[in-house]
Amino acid sequence: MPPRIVFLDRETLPVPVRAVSVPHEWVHYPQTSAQDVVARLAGAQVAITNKVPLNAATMGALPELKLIAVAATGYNQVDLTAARAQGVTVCNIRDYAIAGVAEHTLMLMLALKRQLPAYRNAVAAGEWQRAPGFCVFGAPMHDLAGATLVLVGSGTLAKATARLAQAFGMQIVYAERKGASQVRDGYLAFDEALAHADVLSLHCPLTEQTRNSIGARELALLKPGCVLINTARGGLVDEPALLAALQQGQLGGAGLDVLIEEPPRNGNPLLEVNLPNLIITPHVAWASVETMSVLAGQLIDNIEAFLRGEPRNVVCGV
Ligand SMILES: NC(=O)c1ccc[n+]([C@@H]2O[C@H](COP(=O)([O-])OP(=O)(O)OC[C@H]3O[C@@H](n4cnc5c(N)ncnc54)[C@H](O)[C@@H]3O)[C@@H](O)[C@H]2O)c1
Ligand SMILES: O=C(O)[C@H](O)CO
Repeated sequence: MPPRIVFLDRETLPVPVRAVSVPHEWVHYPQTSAQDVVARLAGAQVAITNKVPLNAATMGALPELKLIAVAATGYNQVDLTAARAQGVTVCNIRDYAIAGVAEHTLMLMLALKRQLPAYRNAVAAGEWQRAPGFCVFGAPMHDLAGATLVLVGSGTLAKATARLAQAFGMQIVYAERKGASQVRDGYLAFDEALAHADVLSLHCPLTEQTRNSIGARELALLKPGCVLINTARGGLVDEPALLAALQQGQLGGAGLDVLIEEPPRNGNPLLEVNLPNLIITPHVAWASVETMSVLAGQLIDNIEAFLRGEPRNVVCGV
């Protein structure tokens, strides 16, 4: 019997995906809700998920499942402990969003440091037309050149962001893991790094160690006017604490590509406030056509490699 491959949320990858090159049965669904996962994966050897959660109860009901091919770098939607216990291999996509996420991160930094939303709003409101002089002075604008960028995480996307930021003349500091007993060469202790930041950008996975790692205490360590960028996962940041820091003027701004709940069907206070120094994009840092196409190719490479007995990009194996 050829392996059955089921893509649970095909709609989340709106680019062509080439066919797997060995005999197989392919089924895809635009989206899959939690209550439909088990029925749709029944008899499947390979499950593809971008953001559909796969938990212990689901895997326990799917004895034939052998591979979860995550169509993303972040795999926080998959219960790895359960996968290990069930003998299910999990693989992910790596190094695909070097241009996409780094450019998006720099875009958010530039827009916030140069007050793009505030000046755009001023022009739209007719302030330039009424101005006494040739330009309009409003919110104070700052250059990236000479500013310090602190990175949490030092993997592919942190380094790609660092390369672009260096081209803008920024100083780069890598933060050691929060709570680490040793500080590696080339890093500053977490709290010390935060205190140096003109821009703090998050590029680590969401795990039980990193969840809520930027809360009220950490936001208070930042210099007044510091800008926070999160293109990693919403759960890294305590959202009520972030909102309070923005409303109290403690932060210079925030650029978020991710929220704790996605899509935010139950609302989110960050989406309700209309602050010019808060820019929220709907988890699209990776979504340039070029970047998504690299992901699509690697997804099939991963599945083909697993089917010929040479699993790659393994996050958790058997
Ligand atoms: N918004 C988007 O479109 C988008 C796209 C791709 C990836 N992402 C997110 O970005 C994250 C980073 O991607 P990447 O390709 O750089 O991954 P990566 O695996 O190359 O790097 C992750 C880095 O995080 C570090 N890390 C792990 N645990 C940590 C901890 N407790 N504290 C601090 N650092 C820790 C690792 O050591 C590593 O340096 C992904 O996990 C994913 O959640 C978002
Ligand atoms: O982790 C990733 O690769 C992004 O969130 C896109 O799914």
